[in-house]
Amino acid sequence: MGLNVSDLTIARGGIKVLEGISFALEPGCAIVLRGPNGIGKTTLLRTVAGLQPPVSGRVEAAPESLVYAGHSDGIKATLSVAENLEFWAQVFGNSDIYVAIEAFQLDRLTTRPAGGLSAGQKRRLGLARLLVTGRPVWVLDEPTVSLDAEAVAMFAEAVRRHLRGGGSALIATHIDLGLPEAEVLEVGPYRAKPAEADDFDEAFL
Ligand SMILES: Nc1ncnc2c1ncn2[C@@H]1O[C@H](COP(=O)(O)OP(=O)(O)OP(=O)(O)O)[C@@H](O)[C@H]1O
Repeated sequence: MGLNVSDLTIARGGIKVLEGISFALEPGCAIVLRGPNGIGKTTLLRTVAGLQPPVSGRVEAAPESLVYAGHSDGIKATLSVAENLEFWAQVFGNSDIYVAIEAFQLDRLTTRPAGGLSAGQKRRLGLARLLVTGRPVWVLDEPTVSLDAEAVAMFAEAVRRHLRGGGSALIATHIDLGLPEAEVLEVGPYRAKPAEADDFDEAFL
């Protein structure tokens, strides 16, 4: 099982942003979410990841199958690159960090304190964490921020390998990731209608 989203309505700050959105993410597949700034992509991903409840509708996924990477890299500044990956590997019950180091070309940085990395290097480390989680469903919000073209290609290759291994990915991005196999889901048509005032008459009586 991948991820099933049915008739989902979501809100931010108490205001509905998207409504009636449904999609299925099958193992081995990727969906790229597209839509203008502020439409609700982050809110959708946070809801899918279980970080906030939906207004209505359902998100179904196997228990502990999702991993979410948001805008923050989530790295520990005082730990080295290798220690960061070892930490996350332990949290998720894995031990092999080599695949993650290799996929994001972190081998020459393993002993460096993560706090001293450049923005793009931090982002690569943040994304490398995905590989040590062993979780099949990646939920990623703007994963390529700060990445140069070479690192975007590294990321695309990591996603491709993940899909080949039966994983799946739901990704919000404004750029072309170079993943033509990904299905594109435009969220614009699901923009929530503004709430109708129901006390119009009362206000003028
Ligand atoms: N605390 C809040 N109260 C009310 N509205 C909010 C609050 N926080 C965010 N919003 C609004 O919720 C809407 C959805 O935001 P969200 O971050 O999900 O959009 P997005 O599609 O991810 O945007 P972007 O492409 O810029 O990252 C935006 O219009 C935003 O201004």
